[in-house]
Amino acid sequence: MPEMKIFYGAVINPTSLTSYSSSPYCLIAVGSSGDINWIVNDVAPHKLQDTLASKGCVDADVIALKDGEFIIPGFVDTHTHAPQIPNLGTGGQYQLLDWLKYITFPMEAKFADVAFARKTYASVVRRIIDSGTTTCCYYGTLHLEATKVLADIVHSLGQRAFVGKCNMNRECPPDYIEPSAESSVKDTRALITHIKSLPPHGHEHLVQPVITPRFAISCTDDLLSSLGTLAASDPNLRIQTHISENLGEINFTKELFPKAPSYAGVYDMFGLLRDNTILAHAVHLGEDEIQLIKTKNAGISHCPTSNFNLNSGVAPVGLYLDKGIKVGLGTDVSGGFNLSMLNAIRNASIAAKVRSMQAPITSTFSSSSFANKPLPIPTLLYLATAGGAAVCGLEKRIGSFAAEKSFDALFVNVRPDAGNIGLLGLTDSPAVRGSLEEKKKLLDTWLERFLFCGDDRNIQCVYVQGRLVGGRSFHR
Ligand SMILES: Nc1nc2[nH]cnc2c(=O)[nH]1
Ligand SMILES: [Zn+2]
Repeated sequence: MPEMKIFYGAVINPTSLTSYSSSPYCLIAVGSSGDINWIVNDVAPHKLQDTLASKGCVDADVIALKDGEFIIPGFVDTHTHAPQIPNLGTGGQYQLLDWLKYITFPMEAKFADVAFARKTYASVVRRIIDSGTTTCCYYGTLHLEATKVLADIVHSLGQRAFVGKCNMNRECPPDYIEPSAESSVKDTRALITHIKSLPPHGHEHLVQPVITPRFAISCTDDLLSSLGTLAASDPNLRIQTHISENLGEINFTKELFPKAPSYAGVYDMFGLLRDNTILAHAVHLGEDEIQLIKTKNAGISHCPTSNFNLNSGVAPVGLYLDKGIKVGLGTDVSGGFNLSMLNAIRNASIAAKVRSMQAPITSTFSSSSFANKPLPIPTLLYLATAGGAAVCGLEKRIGSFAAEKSFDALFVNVRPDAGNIGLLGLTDSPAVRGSLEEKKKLLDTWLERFLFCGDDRNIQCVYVQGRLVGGRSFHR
């Protein structure tokens, strides 16, 4: 088996919304396709050769992780805007509609210049990969050429992604608006053709197109209707959009679509609400909308950093989880001021605590599993990985480790040599030499501290489909 890679070390693997498995001694074999061939947990060092022999891998080269390192599935960012990275950290004084007008649209308009797009997107995608995002749902701008460039760069850097060109033919500035529904759909079709023509990485098309009506406000009925027709022609095409983020936005949407029963109802009316629709924000949904989203099995991208930063509100994510709605996390740059999913995880934790603090005392003791309660660590990890995978319709391929899934993974280093002061001293624990149970407990601590105090310095390797594509040890 020439091109098989066998990794041996500590692995944390999400198993459900409330649990992960952890093994200090895990063996993972990854085939030349980048898919996982087999996994064996808890292979103590003295059992290593026997276990390899039982798998027909006598004398195989094993890549052993060092002490203070562990593997987790790569992060899935279910919602971000690549052209907004140059604005990171600005505009927090505005709420959504003014923020779009004064901060966001002027920046996005610059991507009419393809050379500017090429230079910007190359560094944007590199930074996002190195921050540990192995799968990313990207919004480009309205420009066809610039968005093709974004898809080309994602493809050449080896990230898994959905790339969409924004559809927006009304309520936008004169220099940043599409001239008609027809041209918007024509360019969308051209982008889809372009992305589908990119060569696969082995047996896998890592980059896929996604239909991207920016939000209901920016699309005429004609445009939404044509996008619905386009979506109907290919049930596999993902759809991404914004929903119910801000009260001013919701009121304006109702004015523009007086016949629709609700904001979610607008998308539904045009055939855009289905099981592979990714709805960003969902801060202020009504009960009927929550029911509609559940019935359609659409997914929600929870973007807590952005919801705080643009003063939008705190989404009731626990309620959605209780209802069985699919939820993932999104950075929503630059509504969110940080491109790392670690930051989205931290703010998802804080957002859940804010809701629990504001909830009536009685509801804190209710029988709900998640609503009005803080989110436990396994839940946060799940949302950032397997939850996001389900929102993207990729749950069979990524989000956790299992035979036949792709090896999309992060090698995390929590040793002091990572240079991250927040994690210093972790490996000094006597538990390093303790029992299996003690080692598992130490792994829990490593994970929690990485999620809350870690950064790019701790991300040693980023693998997508079995290929090393980023991280500190990646030579570029
Ligand atoms: N956060 C956010 N919300 C939006 N709604 C429409 N466009 C956007 C955007 O770019 N960011
Ligand atoms: Zn957004």
